[in-house]
Amino acid sequence: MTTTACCVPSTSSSSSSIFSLKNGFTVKRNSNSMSFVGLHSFAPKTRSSAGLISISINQKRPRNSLKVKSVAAASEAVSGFDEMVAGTKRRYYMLGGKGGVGKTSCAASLAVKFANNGHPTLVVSTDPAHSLSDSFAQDLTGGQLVPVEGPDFPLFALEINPEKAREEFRNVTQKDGGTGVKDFMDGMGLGVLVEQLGELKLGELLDTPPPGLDEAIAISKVIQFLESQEYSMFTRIVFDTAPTGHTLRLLSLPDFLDASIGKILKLRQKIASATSAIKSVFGQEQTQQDASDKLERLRERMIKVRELFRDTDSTEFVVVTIPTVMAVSESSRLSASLKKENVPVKRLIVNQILPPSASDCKFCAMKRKDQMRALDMIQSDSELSSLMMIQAPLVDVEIRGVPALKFMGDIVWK
Ligand SMILES: Nc1ncnc2c1ncn2[C@@H]1O[C@H](COP(=O)(O)OP(=O)(O)OP(=O)(O)O)[C@@H](O)[C@H]1O
Repeated sequence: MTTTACCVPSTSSSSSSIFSLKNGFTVKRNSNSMSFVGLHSFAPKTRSSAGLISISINQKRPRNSLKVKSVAAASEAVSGFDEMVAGTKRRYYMLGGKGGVGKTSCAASLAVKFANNGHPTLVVSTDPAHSLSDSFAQDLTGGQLVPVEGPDFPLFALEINPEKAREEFRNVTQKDGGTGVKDFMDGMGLGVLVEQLGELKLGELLDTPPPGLDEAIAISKVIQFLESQEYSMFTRIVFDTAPTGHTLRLLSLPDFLDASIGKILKLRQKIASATSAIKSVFGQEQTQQDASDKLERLRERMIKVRELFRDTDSTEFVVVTIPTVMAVSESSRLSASLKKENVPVKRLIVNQILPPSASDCKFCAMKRKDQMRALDMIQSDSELSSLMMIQAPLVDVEIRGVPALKFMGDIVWK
């Protein structure tokens, strides 16, 4: 494989064809390699006058080296995409990591690749600060399923809109002192919890959006994915998750709710037995039973979601990072937390790696040294060293639009 970048003139093949992409860059293809050619943002004077770079990926590379020894071997890693794409049973992929490392680009490119490989695919953003629309260069806002134009097979996107939901929550609490809250939470399948909190005179808890509401909304969507006909066609669901803290809360919420429901049920039983005589006089016995049944059902759903997050056959969390000490440290903590939660983690994407070069400018040489240090850190990190490492090169243009995502997908997901 040859990869050329910043300081090295681009190489080209004699028998090649050029494809123009949107966003002003082109892909050059020949029998052995594909080159991505773009306008270089900080090209030194030694380069061609147009400032073009080319990143070539040799497609004849054997697919067996999973761990990368050095930056020079950057693009030798493979992701095991064959295994990810195999079978029509639904699988969930969650991509997460520190802010700005390329989670959305990696998630969107994976979704495009799944769709182009015959999977009806849904890509969902649970990040309150969505960037799916920006990444696809299409308007995907609105909190609804939106078809993405471009891929061969159906690809839909969904930006879960917690800010809108939070706003609605505030409105309903202000308007009717609480009853609207139940309707609102009902919409998320969590109304029964509010009912119970109300009965237990914990109404003041409902005056402000509860912590973790964003995650509760995301969980309610996951329940819909599991149960609703609308989502049954999708065989791959890719999550572009929020930065680390949010995501960990999301993954631990079903446990938390399960435990809370358990406590509420116990408390209810105590109250119910103390007041059953009075209640039976007023004919409320049946209502009590209905509420308990509903709580039990909600609890079962939470257990289903919790199991889904931990099911190695259907779910995988892919950690995305960049080669800096700070990002690697956070990824290590994330990976440890995921393991503690028993969430399956197999792959680590190290994004934005400087492609190998025969001669570096001073800036690139320094940057490369830094990246080497971070890569070494991964190799010796007890949490990260066992993961399958996928290295993705830094390219010199923004990854925006389906053609660019397809290009990125072909680099990352091999
Ligand atoms: N390999 C890459 N080469 C060049 N640019 C990249 C690469 N990966 C991502 N980017 C760019 O980095 C920026 C941030 O990427 P992205 O939005 O995917 O990150 P993120 O982790 O989802 O961010 P956030 O945490 O803010 O949601 C975007 O402008 C994207 O085009």
